Amino acid sequence: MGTTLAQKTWDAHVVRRASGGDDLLYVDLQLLHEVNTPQAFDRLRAAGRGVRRPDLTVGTEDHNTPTLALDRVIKDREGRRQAELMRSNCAEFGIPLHRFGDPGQGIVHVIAPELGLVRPGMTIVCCDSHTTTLGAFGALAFGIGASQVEHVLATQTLPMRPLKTMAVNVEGTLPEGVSAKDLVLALIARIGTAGGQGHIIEYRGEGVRALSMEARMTLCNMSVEAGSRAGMVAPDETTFAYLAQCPGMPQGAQWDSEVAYWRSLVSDADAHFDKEVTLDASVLSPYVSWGTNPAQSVPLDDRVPAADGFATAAERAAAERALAYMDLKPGTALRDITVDTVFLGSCTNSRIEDLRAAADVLRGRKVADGLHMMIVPGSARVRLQAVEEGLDRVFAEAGADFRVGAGCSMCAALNEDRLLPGQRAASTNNRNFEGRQGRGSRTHIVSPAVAAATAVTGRLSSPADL
Ligand SMILES: CC(C)[C@@](O)(CC(=O)O)C(=O)O
Ligand code: SF4
Repeated sequence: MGTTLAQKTWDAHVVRRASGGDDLLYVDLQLLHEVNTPQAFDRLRAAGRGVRRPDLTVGTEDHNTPTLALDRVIKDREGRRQAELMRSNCAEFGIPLHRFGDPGQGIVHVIAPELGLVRPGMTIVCCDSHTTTLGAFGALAFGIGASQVEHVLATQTLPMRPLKTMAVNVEGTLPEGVSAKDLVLALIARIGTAGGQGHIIEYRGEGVRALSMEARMTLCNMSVEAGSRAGMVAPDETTFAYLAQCPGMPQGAQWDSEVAYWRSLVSDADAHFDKEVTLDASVLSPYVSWGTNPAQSVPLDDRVPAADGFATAAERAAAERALAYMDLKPGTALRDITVDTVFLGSCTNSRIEDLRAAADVLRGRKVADGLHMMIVPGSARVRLQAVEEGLDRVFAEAGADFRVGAGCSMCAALNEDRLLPGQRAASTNNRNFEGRQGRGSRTHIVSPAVAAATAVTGRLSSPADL
């Protein structure tokens, strides 16, 4: 029987196989940010160990960084402490760090491909669950905890129990105006937040092949919201064309031989997946979340569901609680929900294509009176590119607040950018649990195009409504 892309990548990295236990995997790249790492460095130091491969380790500052100005200090004491520790730890162990204000700085999952650090077939880990984003390149990329970070720092290997595989087959292609964000929300609404648990998802089929690399990153980013450990897309011509533009790629004959290897990174025709789901992309429309997890999402054309319509007692209880927290009445048309804030950003949707999608909607239009639309670029490079393309002017003319500093910002509200209790936002991020964007905040997860259209009308809307 054939093997899957995930198995091939896994097998190519096994240093020591333990039947029934953990395999020891070689790690090609470890990424770090300031939040979950101080502990790992403390323990490394206490054990008298060094970093085995600082050259395969890269850090950035993203979660706590301000967005209003590049010379602004981090106000929050804990955030500032984390950033200071990140700088001293990286300096002590010789790890390259993209500091706030540097041209390569940004959200860890956004900068890694930009800097040419990601290639098909790699194993990539980071102290952050949305590392799944990088699976878009056909890499096996996943989040790890602090003790695992320490293990990888010390040894460049990681003990891991083999995972199951799951195929998500996307038939047909997305209609105009429907994005990868809508696709992944539809998937999670269908399989649930635990639908991929214990699995590595491989996204396959015509609908995935037709997606750009940035859209594939959006898709893989939210794999973790379906409970899966990683999400992957087999590399193809789209991948190679994107990589050819990235810095530091091999040239000439070496490039050709790399591409030849990357082409072998596909699941065999007779490969067995432990689980399979099939979705028809051609019938999808924009999706929005109404509740407090991404599975609580419906098409924008729908209404807020009633709790008693759910199949299980647990789902009914979760819906009841979500409706109360979100202050929504069952039967309300999604399009009748008004928001006071729109956030375009996060590792799900803060890349240049996301900003372009929003600018296309905002061009010649105005943000609704009294509504705050905040746009935070995923990286310093994304911001630069947006300015080069004149998107900053489009945003300014529309009355949107395009921030200078790149980072996670209001996605997790670990910097100064947060919603006030009771505020309601349409956000392009990936998580909408209680208090995610600030204590008492209410989040509707949307695509960039829906975010921009919502900013114009003040109600959940798609560009087709304008
Ligand atoms: C650190 C935190 C805010 C995090 O980035 C962590 C994570 O995804 O692992 C998140 O998005 O929840
Ligand atoms: S942008 Fe949001 S989801 Fe992504 S790493 Fe930052 S806090 Fe986590």
